[in-house]
Amino acid sequence: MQDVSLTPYDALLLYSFGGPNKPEDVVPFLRNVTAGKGIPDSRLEEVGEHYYGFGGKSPINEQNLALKAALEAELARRGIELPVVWGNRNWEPYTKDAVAELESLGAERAVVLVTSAYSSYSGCRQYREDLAVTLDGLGKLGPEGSTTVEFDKVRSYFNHPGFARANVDAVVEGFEALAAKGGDPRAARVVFVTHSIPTTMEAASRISHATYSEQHLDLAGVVAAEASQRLGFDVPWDLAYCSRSGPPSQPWLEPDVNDHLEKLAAEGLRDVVLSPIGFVSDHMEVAYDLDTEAMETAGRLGMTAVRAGTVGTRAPFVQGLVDLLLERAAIARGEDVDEATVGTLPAFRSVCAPGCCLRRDGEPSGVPALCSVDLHS
Ligand SMILES: CC1=C(CCC(=O)O)c2cc3nc(cc4[nH]c(cc5[nH]c(cc1n2)c(C)c5CCC(=O)O)c(CCC(=O)O)c4C)C(CCC(=O)O)=C3C
Ligand SMILES: [Fe+2]
Repeated sequence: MQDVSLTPYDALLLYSFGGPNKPEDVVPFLRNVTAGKGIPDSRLEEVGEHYYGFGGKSPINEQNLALKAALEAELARRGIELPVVWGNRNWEPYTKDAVAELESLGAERAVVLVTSAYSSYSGCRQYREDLAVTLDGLGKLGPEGSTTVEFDKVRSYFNHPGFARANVDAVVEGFEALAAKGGDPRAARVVFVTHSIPTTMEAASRISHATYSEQHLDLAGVVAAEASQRLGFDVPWDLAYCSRSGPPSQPWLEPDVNDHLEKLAAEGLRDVVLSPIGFVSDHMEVAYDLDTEAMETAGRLGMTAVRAGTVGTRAPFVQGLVDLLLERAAIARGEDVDEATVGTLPAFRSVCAPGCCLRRDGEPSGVPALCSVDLHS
């Protein structure tokens, strides 16, 4: 049998965003997400309605449980024994619950997999801060960042072949679905979609190897090229954004997907495949912002539109995640590893650089963050 050791790790923390399970959860969940973020009340009421429209329940928790089960199955298939613990930044089971579970398992060093593929404050540093702040609150964070349970993070995986391959499969299936709906695949355009972020957060994400939007553009190019090859014709594409929040005075990344569909329709485009490459599962931002709102926009514009799947629990994605765990373990053991990537960008750091992914350039967060060269930057 080949070496499939995950030494030095004795547990995996699957670390996600969290979401409400019932109507009573919605307001406290939104308070958790937006504490100190300056999001206007009107936006919170609007987003609350999205959740109430789905019975007060986000699909995200079940999707994370499905991903956890898929990871456990893939680990077992490879003969790797590693307990998987699930925790969230914004809802139960919270980070502190996950830490308690890790301790009850006797874990000393956990490898962390976050459910965000791209590097930015929201997708990377905020998780690392939440871990440090939670441990600090429990009196378990030493001055140099030493902790009772140690945590190492898997690199941002947007440019890992498994994530790319699962997205290519989803886009190709999207074209098949478009044809089945009476659309014309050869006249269609792919609109890749991701979560918008404030332009200040985009600028601060530059300290990794490329900004948040550049990471998406690089992967989108790869996915479109591979999908073109599989389909046998050239697939034109763009990148658009959804789920803008914050006050109107604050600039966020654009174009918004709805505005972009308007523009494409005005140019005569009739067929579109929406591919949410910014998200790993069909959670609320996909279910509402794309499946409800953007699909309504496309319908009003007379377009034939389909929404391609997210990577979810697709085999290439889940297998890729386990490959990434093996890679991270080899790095922790000090071995030379071949960090697989697609596109033009390098493998991102698994130990973040000082100042990596702050909310704003030149504005130290004042909050400690784990999984980086230094605790404070
Ligand atoms: C980059 C990014 C991702 C993608 C990467 C990833 O997937 O992690 C993501 C994912 C998600 N965002 C989610 C939900 C929300 N995000 C909000 C607010 C914000 N998101 C931001 C960024 C991101 N968010 C930012 C910069 C804000 C402004 C506040 C701040 O500076 O932090 C708000 C507040 C209300 C509002 O929408 O304004 C909510 C409710 C859910 C859960 C969905 C569910 O329940 O199924 C998920 C997976
Ligand atoms: Fe968000």
